[in-house]
Amino acid sequence: MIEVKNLTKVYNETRGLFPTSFNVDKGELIAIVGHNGAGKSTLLKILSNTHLPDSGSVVIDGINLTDRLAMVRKIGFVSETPNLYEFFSVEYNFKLFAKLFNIKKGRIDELLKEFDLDSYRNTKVQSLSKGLKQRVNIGRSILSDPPILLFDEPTSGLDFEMTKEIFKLLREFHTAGKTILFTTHRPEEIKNLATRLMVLHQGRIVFDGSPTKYFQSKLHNELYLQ
Ligand SMILES: Nc1ncnc2c1ncn2[C@@H]1O[C@H](COP(=O)(O)OP(=O)(O)OP(=O)(O)O)[C@@H](O)[C@H]1O
Repeated sequence: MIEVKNLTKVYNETRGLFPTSFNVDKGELIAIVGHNGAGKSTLLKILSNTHLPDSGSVVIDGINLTDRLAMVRKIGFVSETPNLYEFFSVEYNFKLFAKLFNIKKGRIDELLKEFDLDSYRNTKVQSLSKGLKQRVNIGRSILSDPPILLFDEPTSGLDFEMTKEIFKLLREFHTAGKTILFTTHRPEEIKNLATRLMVLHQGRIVFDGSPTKYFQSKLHNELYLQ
């Protein structure tokens, strides 16, 4: 479904993402793990068309990622900082994005219910808790029902309960057939969630396989426990 070939984005000659290649099949739920500065956000920003790579290509279902019009409905991106209008209500935020994608009103009501946000419909985003804001942010990203979802640190700064809630959502999207890539600092948390784990270290993929294999390897120990 996604073919990434020699993707490169280099900042100041030593940082960023160095030639990276991998394929993603439909329905995979991939956790991209790595320390601060490993290149996780850079990779997701390129995949979401937010940043352009220096070189390399991304092809999704035979279409090049640079075809923005074709891609806009294929990919939902949840950046680390919520991409919302804080002074507007939850519903109005959804309406603004729905207009962009020409989405019918019924879909907004459906999402408000699905995300337990109905009672916050008229609440301004700025007065919501971090966890609720993240739910709105995620709701916004799936308004157009894209088949591919990218989440950059979706549980960053959230407590245990909220983290569980976000992981539950990811699981539900996965069950519904979405292809998902998300980043995290904490591999232990996604042991039972991800179908595949990629470890980025200093801009390079140093592991790509099942979470079970990763935890059986020495890598986790070397990267996180020493
Ligand atoms: N716009 C930029 N200009 C210069 N350097 C950058 C820029 N964006 C990222 N970098 C550098 O590239 C490297 C990879 O950054 P990136 O944000 O992709 O890492 P990350 O794994 O997402 O880290 P974090 O977990 O802290 O978000 C880091 O060393 C970062 O400082």
